[in-house]
Amino acid sequence: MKIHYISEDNSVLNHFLGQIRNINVQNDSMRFRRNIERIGEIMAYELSKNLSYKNVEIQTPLGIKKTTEISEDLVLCSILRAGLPLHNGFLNYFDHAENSFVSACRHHPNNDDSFEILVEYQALSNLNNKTVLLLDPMLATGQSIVAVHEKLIENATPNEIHIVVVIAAPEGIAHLEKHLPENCHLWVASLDEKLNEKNYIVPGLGDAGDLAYGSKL
Ligand SMILES: O=P(O)(O)OC[C@H]1O[C@H](OP(=O)(O)OP(=O)(O)O)[C@H](O)[C@@H]1O
Ligand SMILES: O=c1cc[nH]c(=O)[nH]1
Ligand SMILES: [Mg+2]
Repeated sequence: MKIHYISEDNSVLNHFLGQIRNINVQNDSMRFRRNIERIGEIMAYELSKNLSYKNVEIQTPLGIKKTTEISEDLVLCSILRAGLPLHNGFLNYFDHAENSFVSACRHHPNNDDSFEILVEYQALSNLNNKTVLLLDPMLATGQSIVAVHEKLIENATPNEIHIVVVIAAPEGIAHLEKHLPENCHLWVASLDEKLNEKNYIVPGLGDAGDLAYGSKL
């Protein structure tokens, strides 16, 4: 798995990352969603440099311009709920992509901090021979991404899978490196320190799904 870190230089991306983390700003859920969307737009642009292109000729009112266009068939696949604003950001730029959605949630069968991942809902387009962009803002233990990846390849063979996360913990990256095949790329906007005892990312931002859409029962 090839890993791409995109926020190493100073850029406006750091403003958006700062706002989704900041306890004095992040509770404005409309701003939180829009910031994740804006980060998605920046990540989509960076990722687009890694895709394959074909030569095309564009007819302008005054002549013909030779340029290039993406030649891969893209599918955006987001993990519910927190993946939705990131999905919107990617779709703003890759507006020709197909769309898929999968749910993943932590289930605590023992009523303690141990959990398993339930993947209960999926609405998938045809992924065969496609480039799949798997979108989720948070990579904590990595178990959600690995469980969703298993579902995606159960009945389909994508060419490549680009996993896109905003904030990643080292433990999650190690888990993906152990369990995902060579045709997977990982894109990370910000690498954090570690997980806490509840498997939340530190310093992280808290619960991305709750910040975007409110707390759940
Ligand atoms: O790497 P992991 O340890 O699997 O954790 C990361 C997952 O946790 C969050 O979702 P959550 O379960 O909070 O669902 P939500 O989006 O509905 O809030 C996040 O959006 C990831 O899907
Ligand atoms: O830190 C974390 C870990 C899992 N899910 C989140 O939303 N945040
Ligand atoms: Mg959540």
